[in-house]
Amino acid sequence: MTEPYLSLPIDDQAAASLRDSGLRLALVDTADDDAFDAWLSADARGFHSKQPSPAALAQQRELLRHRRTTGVYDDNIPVPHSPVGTVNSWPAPLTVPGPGQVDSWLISSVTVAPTHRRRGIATAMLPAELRTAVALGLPVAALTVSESTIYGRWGFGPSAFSTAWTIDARRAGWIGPATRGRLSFTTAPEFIETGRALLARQNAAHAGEVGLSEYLADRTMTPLEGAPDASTYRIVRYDGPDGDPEGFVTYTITEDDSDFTNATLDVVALVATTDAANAALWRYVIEMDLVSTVRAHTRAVDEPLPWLVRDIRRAKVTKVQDHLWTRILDVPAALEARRYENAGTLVLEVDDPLGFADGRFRVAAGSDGVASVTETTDAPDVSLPVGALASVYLGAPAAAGLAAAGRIDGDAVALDRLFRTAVPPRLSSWF
Ligand SMILES: CC(=O)SCCNC(=O)CCNC(=O)[C@H](O)C(C)(C)COP(=O)(O)OP(=O)(O)OC[C@H]1O[C@@H](n2cnc3c(N)ncnc32)[C@H](O)[C@@H]1OP(=O)(O)O
Repeated sequence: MTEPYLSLPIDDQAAASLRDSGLRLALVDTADDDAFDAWLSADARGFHSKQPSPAALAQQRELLRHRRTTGVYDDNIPVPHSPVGTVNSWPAPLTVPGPGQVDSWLISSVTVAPTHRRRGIATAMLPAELRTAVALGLPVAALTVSESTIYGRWGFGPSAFSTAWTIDARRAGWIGPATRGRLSFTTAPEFIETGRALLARQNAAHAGEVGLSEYLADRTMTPLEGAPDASTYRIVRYDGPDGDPEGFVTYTITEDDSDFTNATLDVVALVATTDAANAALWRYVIEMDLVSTVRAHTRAVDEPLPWLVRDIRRAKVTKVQDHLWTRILDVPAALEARRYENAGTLVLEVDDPLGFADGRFRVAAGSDGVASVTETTDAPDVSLPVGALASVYLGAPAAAGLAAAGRIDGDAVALDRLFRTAVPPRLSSWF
């Protein structure tokens, strides 16, 4: 049976506005190899990636078939079957404070051909995706972004930040806990099911993480067809003292031809369902012989690594960056899905120029952390645009900064007290 999100008709409003510009919006039949290959090639071109090989296209057709795949076509160009705009999307659980989960609409592969940019194609596609999410009853949309300047205009706000690290492995010095479980090499074919289960368990426990499709999960263990470092992936699993799998690290090592002791280890993914696994896997990569530098990315902003090494300055954060962007479409459903660490009541006036989340809402959180969210005509305590609501939604400490920037009015301290969580949200993958 076809999933409703795959069979839902194309958005009329976007189709009409594109038609006025001589363009055609269409769902791609992912069972039609030629049409899907043309879309996948246009997507790669849009991100300046190399043209996928036939083997890479075959793999992507298989792995991305589950996504709703949309193209914008210019029937007046010499190669009209190659889309000039691409986007795909699919439903997935987003972990919210509690932890709980809210069904979300994940959006990816937003590209417009350089030949057709700045003519309003993205302006037609993005609101269409939001209306599709609403039609499916999904209260939140989410994406990870190439540029942070693009999505605010459609009501998205940065909701979780990530960090990148460079560690001077020789001088950092391990002072974290001793490893009590067992480390061992594995391979993607033998570990993939266990790895997927570990990712699902890890991601369900942390606000900001999303449920990963097999395509996204498997990339943490095995590179996609055509990736240059396909033969260099190593996977080490960590099993706790009782033998249960608790995490894994996938990494590559680049040698320095002039100095055997100066290799660089890049962490592809470090997945841990327990603090012990996180510590053991960090220790493993930091203490690797012949490696002088360890690099890792998309880690949490509260990554405990600095507390696990003797010389805190040898574990450097090289980047802190907005990572997960969310878009709230249904305020009561989104806000009731999460839990609150402090009881309290606030009336929020939400401004949404696109009209999805506009309104005034009373958020009343009890001492059990459960909130009821209802429309009200009472005077607001806080007035804010929908993108700012997204920035506090998952618990990030954003309220004071948004108030300082004049982007929220009213009692920002009360907003912070109600929405902020002790553990900040995080997202450890790209989608
Ligand atoms: C979730 C993801 O997939 S993230 C990936 C996003 N895609 C990329 O980075 C690939 C390269 N870039 C592109 O393909 C295109 O430039 C897109 C998709 C970002 C924009 O597509 P376009 O059709 O050119 O955008 P459109 O013409 O609708 O412009 C909409 C508005 O966004 C602005 N805008 C578009 N791109 C950018 C940008 N990169 N940075 C800042 N503003 C931008 C436009 O100026 C316009 O502003 P206005 O409404 O104030 O006039």
